[in-house]
Amino acid sequence: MAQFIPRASYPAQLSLPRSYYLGHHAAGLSKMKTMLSSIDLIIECRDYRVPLTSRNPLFEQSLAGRERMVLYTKRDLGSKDRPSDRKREDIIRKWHAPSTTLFTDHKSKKDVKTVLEFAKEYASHSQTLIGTRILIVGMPNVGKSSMLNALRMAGVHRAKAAFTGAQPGVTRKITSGVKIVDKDEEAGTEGVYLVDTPGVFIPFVPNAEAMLKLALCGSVKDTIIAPTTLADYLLYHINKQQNGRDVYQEYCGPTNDVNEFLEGICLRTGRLGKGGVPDLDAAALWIIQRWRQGNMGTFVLDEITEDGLEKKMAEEVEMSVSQARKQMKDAQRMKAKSRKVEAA
Ligand SMILES: Nc1nc2c(ncn2[C@@H]2O[C@H](COP(=O)(O)OP(=O)(O)OP(=O)(O)O)[C@@H](O)[C@H]2O)c(=O)[nH]1
Repeated sequence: MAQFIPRASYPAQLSLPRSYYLGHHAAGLSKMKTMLSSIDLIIECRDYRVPLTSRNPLFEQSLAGRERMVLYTKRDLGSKDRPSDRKREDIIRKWHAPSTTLFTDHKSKKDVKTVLEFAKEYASHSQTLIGTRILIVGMPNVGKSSMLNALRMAGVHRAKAAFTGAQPGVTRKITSGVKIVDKDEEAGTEGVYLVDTPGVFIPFVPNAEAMLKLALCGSVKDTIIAPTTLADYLLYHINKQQNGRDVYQEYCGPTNDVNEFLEGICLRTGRLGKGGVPDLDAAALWIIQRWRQGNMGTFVLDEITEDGLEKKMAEEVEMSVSQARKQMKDAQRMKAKSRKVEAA
C-alpha cells in the first residue's frame, strides 16, 4: 500500500471573510476604557490552541497602563503534558516576562487554585480600601466566564455568576464585579472582585488561515465559514500530527480528501439525508464539536518559536499602517466625490 503523505501546507482561501468585529465588541471595549481607572489588574485570556492568533492587540492598545496577567485557557485541548508541550509553555512564558503567564483548564481545581492564589497575592500588596478589582478580557468564546465561575466557586464557594456557552457572544455586557475572594479582617486584606467582559474580536484578521484557526476554535459563529471548509482545515491539522489519522480510523482510512473523510463519518454515524445521501455539513459540524471537546487529538494550531511573538507584533504594526493608508485613501476618495457633486 502506498505511504500516506499529509498535506505540507494549506491552500490559500482568498474568498474567506476576514472580519468579525461586531457592534457589541466595539461598545464593550470602549466601556472597558472608561472604567479603567477603577481597575487594578487585567487578566487577558488567550486560547491555548492559538497562542499567537488569539492575541488581540486592541487590549494592549486600549487598556494600557494597568498590570496584566496573561492566561492561556483550554490547555486541556492543546496539551497532554508532553515534553514538547512543556517546551512550548516555556517559550510562551518568556514572551510575556516579566508579566505572569498561566496555562489553565477551567475544570482543573489545581489550575483554578493557581489563578486564585495569584489574585490573592496581588491583592495582598494592594493599598485599596474598597477591594481589588480585576478585569477579565479576551477574544470571544475563549473561556472568560467559565474561569470567572470556577474562581468564584473555588474562592467563595458560590454558584455560577455568569452564563457560558459553546458559541461566541454569550456575554454581551460588562458585569458588575463578582466576588472571588472574601475580605480577611485578620490578614487586613479587602475582597477581590472579577469583572466579566464581552469577548472582543480582532478588527482586521491578517490572513485567511488566521480566520480559519479562530473559527475552528470557536471565536466566530459557526455560520460565518462553511463547516466543510473548517472540517477540511481540521483534517489538515489532524493529519500533520504524529499518528494523527488514528483518531479517525473508525470512519475512513488516511486521507487528505475532506469529502471522503466526511462521507465516512456520515456512513458510520448515520448522518444521511433523503435517499441516504450523506449530510456533509452535519458531519462537519459534528466532527468540529468533537475536536472542540478534545476527542479528535490534542494539539496547537499555531507554530511556536522564540521570536514568534515579536514577528506577530511587527506584522500587526504593518497591518495597522496599511489599514490607516486605506482609510486615508477612502477619505480622500469621499472628499473628491463630494467636491464633484458640489461642482455639478
Ligand atoms: N475544554 C475546555 N473548555 C473550556 C475551557 N474554558 C471554557 N471552555 C468552554 O468554552 C466555551 C466558551 O466558554 P465561555 O466561558 O462562555 O467563554 P467566554 O470567553 O466568556 O465567551 P463570550 O461570551 O463570547 O465572551 C464553553 O463551552 C466552555 O465550557 C477550558 O479550560 N477547557
